[in-house]
Amino acid sequence: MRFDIVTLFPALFEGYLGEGLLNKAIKNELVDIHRHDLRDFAPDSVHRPVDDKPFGGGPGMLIQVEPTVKCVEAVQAMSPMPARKILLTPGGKRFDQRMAEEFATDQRLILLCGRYEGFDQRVTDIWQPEEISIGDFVLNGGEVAAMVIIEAVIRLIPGVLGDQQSNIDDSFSQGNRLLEFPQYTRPREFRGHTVPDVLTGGDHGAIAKWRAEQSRLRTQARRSDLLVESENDIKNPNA
Ligand SMILES: COC(=O)COc1cccc(COC(=O)c2cn[nH]c2)c1
Repeated sequence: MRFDIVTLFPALFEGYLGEGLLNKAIKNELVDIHRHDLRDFAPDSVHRPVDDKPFGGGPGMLIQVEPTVKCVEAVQAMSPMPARKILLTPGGKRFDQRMAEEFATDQRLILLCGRYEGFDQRVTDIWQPEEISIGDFVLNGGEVAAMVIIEAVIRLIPGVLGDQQSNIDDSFSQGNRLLEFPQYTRPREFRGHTVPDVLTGGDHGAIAKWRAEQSRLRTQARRSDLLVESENDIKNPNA
């Protein structure tokens, strides 16, 4: 899978691309990540400005349409692979695990990262990206949001995670609408906190039952909204 990241701060991704899961996926050629500096497409190649004041007044600066459209079109042309075009923005459609599973089936994602007060509206009108949000908050730029999407997607690519089972049991994966049950490992007792006996008893039926109940209780306590959704799914499976 190929990712193209369009940003004013390509250096922000250096540490991220060099570490752990992503580095292994790149080394194993399961993932191919390219960074593109918007400033390389600035009309003035000396000072390379790509932002300007908003028409009609207002605070801050906007990223101009010309360098942005020229950049994303040049990036698109770098590979014949059809790409899903994504613009990270607080005002976008909320990203979730189902979207991650959908994106993981694409050959290529182009991620456009905003800064300042955002892009000139004509970037959206001309390039027509999907506008995606990772949550109801405002970051200084789309780069961190892009990393969130890259990480959530690449871990679903077969071969990236060592043990595929680990992501099947994850909360939210494969349509699962319940939070994950509590997990324990050695030692069996620490400062008076012991591992639940059922988990060390070897009765796999009892363990599965206990885990299902713990997931339900945890979901009820922390995310009762998910329980309503999952009950609706059961009542109206074709909804
Ligand atoms: C049309 O959209 C734009 O112009 C995007 O512009 C901006 C402006 C400032 C910051 C960002 C970064 O995205 C987020 O803050 C974000 C994404 N998800 N949740 C928060 C993007």
